Amino acid sequence: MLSLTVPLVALTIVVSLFRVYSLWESRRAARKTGLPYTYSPVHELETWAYLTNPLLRWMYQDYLMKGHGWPRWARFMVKDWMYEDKGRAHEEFGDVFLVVSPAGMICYTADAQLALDVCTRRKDFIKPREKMKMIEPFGPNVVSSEGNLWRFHIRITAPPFGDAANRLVWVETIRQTGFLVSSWSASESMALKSDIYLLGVNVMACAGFGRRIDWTDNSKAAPEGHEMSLVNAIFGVVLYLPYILLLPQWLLKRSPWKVGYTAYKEFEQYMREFIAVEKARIASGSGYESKVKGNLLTAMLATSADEEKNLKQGAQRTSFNDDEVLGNVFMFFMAGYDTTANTIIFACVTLALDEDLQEQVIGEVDRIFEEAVAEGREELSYTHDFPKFNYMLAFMYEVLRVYPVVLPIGRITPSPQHIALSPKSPSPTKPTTITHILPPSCGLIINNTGIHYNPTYWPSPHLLSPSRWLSPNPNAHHPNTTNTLTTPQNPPNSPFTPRHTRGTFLTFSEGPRACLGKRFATAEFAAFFATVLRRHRIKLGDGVERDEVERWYRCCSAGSPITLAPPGDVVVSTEEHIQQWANNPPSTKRRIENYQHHCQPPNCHRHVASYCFLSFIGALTKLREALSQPAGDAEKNVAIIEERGHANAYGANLS
Ligand code: HEM
Repeated sequence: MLSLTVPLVALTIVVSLFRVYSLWESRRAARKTGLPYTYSPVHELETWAYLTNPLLRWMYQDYLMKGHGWPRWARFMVKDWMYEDKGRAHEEFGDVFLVVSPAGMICYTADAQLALDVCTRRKDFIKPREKMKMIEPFGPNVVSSEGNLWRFHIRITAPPFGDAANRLVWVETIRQTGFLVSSWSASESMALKSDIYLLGVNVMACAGFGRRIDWTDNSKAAPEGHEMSLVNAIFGVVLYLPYILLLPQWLLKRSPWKVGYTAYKEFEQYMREFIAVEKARIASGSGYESKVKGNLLTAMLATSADEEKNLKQGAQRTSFNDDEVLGNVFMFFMAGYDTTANTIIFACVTLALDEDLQEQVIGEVDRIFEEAVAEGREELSYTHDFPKFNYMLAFMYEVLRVYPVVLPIGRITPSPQHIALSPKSPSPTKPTTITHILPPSCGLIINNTGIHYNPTYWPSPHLLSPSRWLSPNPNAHHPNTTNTLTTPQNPPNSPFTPRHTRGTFLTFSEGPRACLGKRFATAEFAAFFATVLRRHRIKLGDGVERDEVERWYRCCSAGSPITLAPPGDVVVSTEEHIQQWANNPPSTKRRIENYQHHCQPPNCHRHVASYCFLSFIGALTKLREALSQPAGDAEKNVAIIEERGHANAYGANLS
């Protein structure tokens, strides 16, 4: 025993000394930049965070429900702490600041101009290679690659995202949502998350690789030559992705998560079969048309085949091999399924919580259906009807502002990089910008939540109000003033055009690495809600506490394994409605009163109980309390929240 203790103690001392030295070095580098900085013993991107992240999330679950974010000492040790923090760190340290830790330093920005700058300077701020390796279970892809490799990938992956793909998404979403609505109408209440995830997988299976899945038990049976059905393989990969990415295959196979390994292998086998079928179709000269026209896999193979045909002798290869096709199809799936499904879940909960807002969306759906029927169409079409959804997309953008499903956009500096910031208090005698230089290998995180909750960019940022997106200047629009639905800038049926200042809404990112699937996702969103709300209204299930749900969704998340995940499932139900687009839609003011009414502080015995529960980890809890914010800060928090005009929602029970 003693023989083991000595080397262990020695190792601990060496590691600790090394970390102290590294912290000192990082601090020196931070000082040189001239930016404000703070310390953290562990930062969210380092390996230790795999430990601190779940531990702190578990410890502070109930604390977070109070609505004042993470305790200061803990926040930077939590992966994607930004959602719960809602920009508080930036109020404290400034729009741009550094977090210094023994593992290096990270620059966080909630400054829209810098965020935009980072997104557009593709070569100056690159994706961190070691993190990108994590999203390559099937090899490099358009999301994970950089430089010339990215140029090679984007050339073949961008063309498939045309209108044929969006049309397919539209039609398949309507079909899948039809199944869902039937199943919802047949039951008293249903769990939202599982149904929406299944719908998302089914839509992606069709639009991603041309496989139509029905909501029948048959789809769960494994076909010959397979151990799992396609749906189960997909779900297995999604569910066990962290283990698939983190563990070597030989270990995964022998671990308690070996079903993840089987799913991974099965998914690969399915994809290789699909690729072989589609390639044979292309080679046979029967045209590039798959049975499911517009799917991304076939379109990508077709683009790749064209590249091969046009390749000049001696030139470098520009077409994909099977591994590259597989890597990208998988990535389309990952990039598209989770993001869109979570957006739909957040939107469903929002509608269930805000009846008036739901009436506005239903009103638009009714009107567009009426027009379609008058023109002889039974179903809405992508070409004719999707462009008419104005309020619907304003609603989607507002959901994405309040629940930014892609929380951070992370980059690293390959070499020293200058950043230019505008001074907070400009004066004619001072320069208009101040330049700072970030050292090489400095992490840079665009804090989307920080930007979206910054009152300089979004007045009353905590208020979820689609109307701001329909105003001529969304960044200056106060949701509690005028109803802008009928301003001349947004006549009904005109395509939705967001007019925000660039950089203030980066949920889809901007610049050369912006989302390829933006229109794909908006088409899925609109088709889903148009189908559900045509005849139904979404309600919270019986006995579900409205205040608790709102507080839960606004104050907590399940972290962001891939994208911001809702903190848990909510039971909802549907009720039929008759078409009732009143000429007099509810006013914005009424919606706000309604919102504030819903946000009364909940009673706090739940928190007392949870604090009692937490006390069983005795010493840990004491440490936590000692290091948490002092009481005075809670009062400050109330003041800040009140200043935001949001006391009812999260502030009132802090004292
Ligand atoms: C609400 C839905 C979605 C959101 C919020 C979203 C957001 C984003 C963001 C922020 C990025 C940039 C990430 C970065 O640079 O670090 C991105 C990239 C990307 N997205 Fe999306 N996305 C959504 C849906 C989709 C869908 C449906 C697909 C495909 C089916 C897709 C495919 C991609 C791809 C391929 C990239 C990589 C582009 C590149 O690096 O060149 N996304 N997305």
